[in-house]
Amino acid sequence: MADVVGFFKHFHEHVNSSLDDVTRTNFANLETNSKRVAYLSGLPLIKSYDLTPEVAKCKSGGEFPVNKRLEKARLFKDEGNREVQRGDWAKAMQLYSLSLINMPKKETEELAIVLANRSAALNHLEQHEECLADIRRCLDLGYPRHLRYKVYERRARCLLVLKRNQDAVKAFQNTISSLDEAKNLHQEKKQKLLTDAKLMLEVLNKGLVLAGYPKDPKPINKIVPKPKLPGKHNINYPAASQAIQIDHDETRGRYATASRDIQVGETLLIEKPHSGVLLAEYAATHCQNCFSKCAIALGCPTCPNVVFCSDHCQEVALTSYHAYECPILPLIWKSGCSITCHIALRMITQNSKQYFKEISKDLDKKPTGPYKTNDYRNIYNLVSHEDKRTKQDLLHRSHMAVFLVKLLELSGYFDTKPRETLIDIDEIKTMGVAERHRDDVELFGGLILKNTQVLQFNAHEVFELQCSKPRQEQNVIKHNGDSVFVAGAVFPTLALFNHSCDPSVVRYFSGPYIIVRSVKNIKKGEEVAENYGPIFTMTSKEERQATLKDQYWFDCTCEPCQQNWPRYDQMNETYMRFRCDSGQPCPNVLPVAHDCTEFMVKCGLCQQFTNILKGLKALQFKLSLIKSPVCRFALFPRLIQQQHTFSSRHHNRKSTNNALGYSRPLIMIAHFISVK
Ligand SMILES: C[S@@+](CC[C@H](N)C(=O)[O-])C[C@H]1O[C@@H](n2cnc3c(N)ncnc32)[C@H](O)[C@@H]1O
Repeated sequence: MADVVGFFKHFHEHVNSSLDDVTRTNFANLETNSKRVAYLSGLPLIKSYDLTPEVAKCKSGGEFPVNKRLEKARLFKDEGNREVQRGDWAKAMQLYSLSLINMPKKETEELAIVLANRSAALNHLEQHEECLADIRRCLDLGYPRHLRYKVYERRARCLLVLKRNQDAVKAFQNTISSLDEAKNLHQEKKQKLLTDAKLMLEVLNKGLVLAGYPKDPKPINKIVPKPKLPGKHNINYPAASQAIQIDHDETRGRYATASRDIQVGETLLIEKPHSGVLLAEYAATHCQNCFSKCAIALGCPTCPNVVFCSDHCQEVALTSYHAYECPILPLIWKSGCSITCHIALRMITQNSKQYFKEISKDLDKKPTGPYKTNDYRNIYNLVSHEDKRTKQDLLHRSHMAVFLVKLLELSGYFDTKPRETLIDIDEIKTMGVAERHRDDVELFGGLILKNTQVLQFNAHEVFELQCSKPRQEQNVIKHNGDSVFVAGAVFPTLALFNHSCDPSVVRYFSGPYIIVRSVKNIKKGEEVAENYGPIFTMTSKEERQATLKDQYWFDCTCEPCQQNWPRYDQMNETYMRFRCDSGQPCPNVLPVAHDCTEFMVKCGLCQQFTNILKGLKALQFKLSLIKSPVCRFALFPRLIQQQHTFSSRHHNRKSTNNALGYSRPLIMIAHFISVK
């Protein structure tokens, strides 16, 4: 969705320029998020704002409405068939997937035929489990009886490859019985298939008798397993290791510390997002639910806008957020709203209206018991700095909340009944919400407004490492990777970690899971800090402080900021640096040439002498750790420099910074780490 402006901007500017002073003052005097959105949503100015023509004339963000189209689906199917003739099974498989995604759900027979075609492509590509899955799907959809012998025979062959001989026997039996219904099949061909199947049955049955009917191996589960935290969990924060505890103080709020000595390379946290949203530009290639690239895409039965990587992801989405977002997704994309605003909405659509009604009375109380990732109350209680916000900021966010509430109404969420059809452009009408939904506007408008504030400080970017084929050069295999921002998400436990310009952890992703590991040895009681973007090796103290103040609203007092550590490009390999350790409180750093023979060095600032032997010993110890690649990573700033390159590359992306985009410019670096 890069460079999308969208129709929301126009709405926002229109409201901003039309509000009179009295209305602004009234708004400024409102004390809760619910009242802010309800007040704004009830203004005649909003109620009469006609969205339909705005959507109709908006050129950016793709089409609206976007329906499945039979002609398009047939074109893809025919192209797929042509690729089969050419023997390009991979291309055929992709084209059949596109056909399935675009095929209206009422065309069950044609859907079943394309699934059967795709199963043939998958069989040729030796994707046997996937081939079996498509065969199951096509039979469930009522694949024509006179053609069933084909898919039963294919199923039998796949099962043979997978050594599931008992299942293969059943499939060959089905092949034989379905040949009776193969009315259009040439008699000669029918006879051959029958003879082959009977022969296979005989061989298989003999083999099974001889082997004493061994159990078939279980189907191969290709779903990437959930990464596991080694060792014990923290009982109060189950996503974190027992090595982490969460402390609190007045100025810094909550922050993570080490409850024991932590070694470099330890896994400290594994967490699934509470909510996450894939960027629009990856909607056709990446799973809407887990963000991984879809090799064999499954679609949504109703819309052609999203894909899923597995039955599991499809089911999760269709039975929760996508049930409501399905008709409004193209509107979200066309509006130009940021990924953060979409997450603010997803935080609602992924749970039922009933759930929010039940928890709404206790939202301001911190929940007792373990801090759970899926508990909305934990998200609600993350830092939002509401008390420090300007009225203009709240007003701007409320405009967005008014729009998102309107989308919720259109989606059927307020009536707890997902729509069965997509939205027609004339149905959108004005930004006003029906009077009977007044309470819903108050509750959900308030929550969405809160969500956008929370996400400003607590959302992370999700990255995918894209690697080109490794190149081999003079006995060395070179791996090139590029870290690409694909989704935004909020990880409630990780959101409790504060920032340092010299972080003690890095993070990377496995599917939707974020994995956090230490990049230095951390002593018991020391803070375990992550990095919000600016890192001392690359960015000057002034710039770091300004960025953190501007985006996260705090003054950084980490060691590199307090001691003004040099940037990487300011470091010189011909001399070392030692802190002035003259016994006086002196902030100076002493440059010492690497061939210096003295060990008492005079400080240019306090004029006292420092014994550098202690520092040299510490350096020697650190160098001895270099055996481990993780330690190398931690010690050599050039690697950390790469970390910053990723961070800054994505930092100013339009898609996160357009309407209300305050996503956290975070990084994904630890792909470089390989711990033996
Ligand atoms: C993602 S939250 C971190 C957890 C937060 N401290 C809490 O209590 O939930 C980000 C916010 O924490 C605070 N913060 C983060 N790092 C900080 C630091 N190094 N010094 C002071 N405050 C910090 C700022 O208020 C910032 O907006």
